[in-house]
Amino acid sequence: MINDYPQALTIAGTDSGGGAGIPADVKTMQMRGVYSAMVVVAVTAQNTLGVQDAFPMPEKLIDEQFASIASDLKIRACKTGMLADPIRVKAVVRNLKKYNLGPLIVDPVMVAKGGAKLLSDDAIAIVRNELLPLATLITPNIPEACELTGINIKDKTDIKRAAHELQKRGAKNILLKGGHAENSQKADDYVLFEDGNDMWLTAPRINTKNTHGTGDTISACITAEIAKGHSMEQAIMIGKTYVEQTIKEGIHVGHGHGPLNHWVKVKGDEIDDI
Ligand SMILES: Nc1ncnc2c1ncn2[C@@H]1O[C@H](COP(=O)(O)OP(=O)(O)O)[C@@H](O)[C@H]1O
Ligand SMILES: Cc1ncc(COP(=O)(O)OP(=O)(O)O)c(N)n1
Repeated sequence: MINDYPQALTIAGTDSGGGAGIPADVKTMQMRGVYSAMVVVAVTAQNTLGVQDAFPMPEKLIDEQFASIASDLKIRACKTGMLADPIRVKAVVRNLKKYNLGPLIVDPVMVAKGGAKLLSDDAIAIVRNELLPLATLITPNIPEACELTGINIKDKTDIKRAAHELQKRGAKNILLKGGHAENSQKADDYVLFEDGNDMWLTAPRINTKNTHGTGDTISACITAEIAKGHSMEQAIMIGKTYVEQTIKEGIHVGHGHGPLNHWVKVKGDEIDDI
């Protein structure tokens, strides 16, 4: 018997420690029942203690990876993660315009947990002006939303304002993640849909330092669920439940901010017939 799994694509950086970036995306998509392909934009030497080094891929090799994938696979949804610098962001934008790779989920990764920059300052405006308008969904954390909108986010009113500003700038749907609101007992995320409807995804804050790769995991899960044919709302809700479980049922790896447990199942998976 030959099985037919939906195919999705991650366009991002590697993490040698396996917790974030492309490894987190691939593990998440695999666990969500989706075949994953990848465009490697940058390679990082990284572990749970931080990023030790990073090297961007040559532009030509980025173009070639897109061409290889587009000429052979049938990608139903794609996501971006670490894009490094202006040359790489422009290369990714160019290729996203050239090929039909399905709905685009933009995780505007800027800074790793330990403080290392994964996107140079001079690339932020290019993400804002050229990548964001292509996004079916953008998934910034609070500091990323501040950078992209210029709004100094202090409370839930500011979060809503920033989400509306991102929509005005061209992203269709917004998931503004609240993981960085560290003085809160909650890990609440705000969602603004294309049609103007909105909702809060509420969750208790789990007391753990093992949250390496949370942003990658939720955006990869949403990408996988979209590739499977779920609606944006369903995909986001599954993404939130999945990331919460991966944090809650943690695993022991490394000596710093450990990775998530991508093996978890979420309620309803057994009856998911899409
Ligand atoms: N300690 C935590 N407990 C529960 N959920 C969390 C925790 N930290 C992050 N999350 C959730 O993980 C997802 C990723 O959020 P965030 O950490 O803000 O993104 P990023 O990894 O891009 O910085 C969000 O749904 C957020 O609410
Ligand atoms: C190669 C690479 N890509 C992305 C990240 C950031 O991942 P994120 O999910 O935001 O997790 P933390 O770095 O905040 O733990 C990364 N570190 N490396």
